[in-house]
Amino acid sequence: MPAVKVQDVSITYRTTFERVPTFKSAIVRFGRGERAIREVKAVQNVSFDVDHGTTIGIIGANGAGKSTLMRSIAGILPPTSGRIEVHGRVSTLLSLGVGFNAALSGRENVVLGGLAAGLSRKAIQERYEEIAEFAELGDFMEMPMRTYSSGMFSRLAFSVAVHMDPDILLIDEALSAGDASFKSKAAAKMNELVTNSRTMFLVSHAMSSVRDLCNDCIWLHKGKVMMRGEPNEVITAYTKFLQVGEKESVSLEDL
Ligand SMILES: Nc1ncnc2c1ncn2[C@@H]1O[C@H](COP(=O)(O)OP(=O)(O)OP(=O)(O)O)[C@@H](O)[C@H]1O
Repeated sequence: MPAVKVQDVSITYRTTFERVPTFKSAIVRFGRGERAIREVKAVQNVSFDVDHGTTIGIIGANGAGKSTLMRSIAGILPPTSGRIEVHGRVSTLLSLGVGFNAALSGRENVVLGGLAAGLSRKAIQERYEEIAEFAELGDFMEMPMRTYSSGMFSRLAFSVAVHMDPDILLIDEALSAGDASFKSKAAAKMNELVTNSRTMFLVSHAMSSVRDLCNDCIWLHKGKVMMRGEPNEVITAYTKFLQVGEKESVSLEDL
């Protein structure tokens, strides 16, 4: 049985907005229900299976639908059509600090995050020191998270996500968070998880991370799967498609 099975999934965002957002037109339109609707087909008829123990990179240009797909696999956003099966406990580190309450302290958020991930209070207490130590936030663990820098925020988010003992870990741009020393620590932790044959999804614009960590890769383009396969091959096709060319002096860190 695969860890994740995505079957013909489409996800459409519907956003309503005022076409002419002036005060007068808002008054004139009021009650007439004249609002414009914009539909974005973020993911279109996507199907794939991911086996347990796979580390799969999800790559693609801005707006390709990577985060949207991850949100659906995480169960945060239901697909508009199609079906997603997830076999195992999922832990997510999607965009920075999703699920954290900025008014609460780091410590309180760790406890809430753990409960939300389905851990018992006892299990959370046992893990707390490890999480706090990994994040290296010291006394800040007792401070409200709104006082954190974005790097501090993401260090705690990463630490919580990787210490929840997930079967399936979804990571969105985690490696770009935090400073250089935390980045290398995060990479080492991810290597450890890979070695322990956890299933991992890594959404990244850092091609070197995908090469180093992943043994499988999906390239999304405008909501569709362009290619699936061995990371080196998919990255080569993707970079070629972008007309960047790997030999040129463009950093592969920012595609
Ligand atoms: N909450 C939302 N409401 C409406 N449209 C959205 C929403 N979130 C994303 N979109 C649209 O869906 C499409 C896919 O966005 P998504 O964030 O999944 O792309 P991405 O591949 O993760 O991009 P990036 O590399 O920039 O993070 C984009 O066109 C975006 O404008």
